[in-house]
Amino acid sequence: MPSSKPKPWVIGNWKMNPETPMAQQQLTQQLIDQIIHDPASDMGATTLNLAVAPTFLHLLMVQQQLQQAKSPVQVVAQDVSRFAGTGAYTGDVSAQLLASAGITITLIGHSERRSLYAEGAVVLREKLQAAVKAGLDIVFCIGETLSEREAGQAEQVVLQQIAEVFDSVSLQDWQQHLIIAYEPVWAIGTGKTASPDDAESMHAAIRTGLKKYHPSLVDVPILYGGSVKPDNAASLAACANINGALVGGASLDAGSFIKIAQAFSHNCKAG
Ligand SMILES: O=C[C@H](O)COP(=O)(O)O
Repeated sequence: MPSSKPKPWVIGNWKMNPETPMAQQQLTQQLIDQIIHDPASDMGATTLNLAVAPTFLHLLMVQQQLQQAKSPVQVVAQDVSRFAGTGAYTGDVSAQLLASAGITITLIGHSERRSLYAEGAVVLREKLQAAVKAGLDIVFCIGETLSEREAGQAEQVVLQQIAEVFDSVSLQDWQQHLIIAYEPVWAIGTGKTASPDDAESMHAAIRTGLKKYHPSLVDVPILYGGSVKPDNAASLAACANINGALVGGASLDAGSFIKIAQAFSHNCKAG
């Protein structure tokens, strides 16, 4: 368990959704309205870090809308270039460009980047280095496939995914800028969720693995992702080693996303 209960994170990863700028604005407005109408939840203030990750195309539009409404919801990039600074890298967005636009957090290593774009350790190490160089916080995603789990290799795989990037950034960066998201690949977008017991056991193993690098890393937040929904959020939030959620599909419905956020927020207050 972490040495003290950290403020949980609930991050909605919108992936390549929704379809139009208007739909992005509507979803953002629904979030703003739901939070305003539920002041008791105190979300984003003292009990929860709440964030959404729109496409690069819509990041600044959504950020501006949230800021104008004085919403506590933060904006996260879904990915970042492996290349630092500026230059001839067609199609890329660097960590420095994100930082200069006021985006302070990025996902790295999401399983869809690993599987669809063949991102492995070499690229992920470069992305981590570029992100910390620009001062970004990072949600580093790890997780095993179904065949790896069925072969009894789940724990080994996720610990290896940390090991292969660990020394690409400093211990201080791990202490101050890294969040882990454990997302079993077989649970992403499938409706299958790791049971709270299975998720908790993997989170505990990841925490023990991090502690072996340095005792202070016991406090690195570890989020769970993979078919998190309003009806399973409370049982996941109740687990001692689960410090939040990375939510895909359910984050595209403001009501569902807020219910998930409330589950983590209430659990934090109860703790
Ligand atoms: O980044 C989010 C994860 O891929 C989970 O997606 P999901 O909630 O649709 O399973």
